[in-house]
Amino acid sequence: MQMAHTVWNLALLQMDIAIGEPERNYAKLEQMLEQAVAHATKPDVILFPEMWNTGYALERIHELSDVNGERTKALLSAFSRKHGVMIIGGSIAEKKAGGVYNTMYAYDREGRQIADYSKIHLFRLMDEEKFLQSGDRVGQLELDGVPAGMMICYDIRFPELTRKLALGGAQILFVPAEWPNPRLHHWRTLLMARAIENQMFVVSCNRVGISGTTEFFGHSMVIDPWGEVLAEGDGTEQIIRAQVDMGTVPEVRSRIPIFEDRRPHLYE
Ligand SMILES: O=C(O)CCC(=O)C(=O)O
Repeated sequence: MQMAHTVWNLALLQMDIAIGEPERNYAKLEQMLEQAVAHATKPDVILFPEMWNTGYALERIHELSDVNGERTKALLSAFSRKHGVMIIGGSIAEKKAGGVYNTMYAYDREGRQIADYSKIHLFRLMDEEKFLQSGDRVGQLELDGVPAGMMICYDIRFPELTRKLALGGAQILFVPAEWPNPRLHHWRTLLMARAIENQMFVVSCNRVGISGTTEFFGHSMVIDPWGEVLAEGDGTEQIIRAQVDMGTVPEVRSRIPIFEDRRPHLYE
């Protein structure tokens, strides 16, 4: 007998972000969320980009960030409950007692927060480590009972992190980002490698637009466990949609059984 697989429709909100202007960014996000659920194919999971509330306004990040994520959490909880949709809420600048973190939250269809994750690898090229605190645990979660993982932007350069999530059972990885020019080749190659080597779906949402001299190219991607690109954005503000059939994961993993063939005692 054929087993029923979980099939999800995804919507990636590839938005422009106004640096240092949370009000504009919350308004933009709410408008794109409404647009995402108004479509004929209602999404099951919605993903946003990295640091969408403030952008990289690092010099003013203490004053601009969301205190304990309260404003963001209230918005995401109410929206996910109202529309019965799961949300992987990109990431925001979140102010806590220990400082400001680059944090993402996940919500189930009932509006419950089911996970959070703070970026663990801070990106020196953008001075993140001078202004932000790093998280101290990996981003594991379950969506509709399916094990999943989440990480943020620069984190994808650390294959050990994705492998840890995959060994923990993750079948799909969510990656919000603010990944700029001129490293489109790195972005696409690393995302595809993480999908192929871990035989999992990789779903990424990058921002578009220009902040100062930095240009963000979009190209949000949905990649299947065989490395096929199911959807990819261009450089404009848009919602990217794709359908994923989670049955592909066990199919690919049994075809080339890398998890059975590992010899960790030789390289761990
Ligand atoms: O690793 C890169 O090239 C980009 C990373 C980045 O922009 C970030 O983590 O914010």
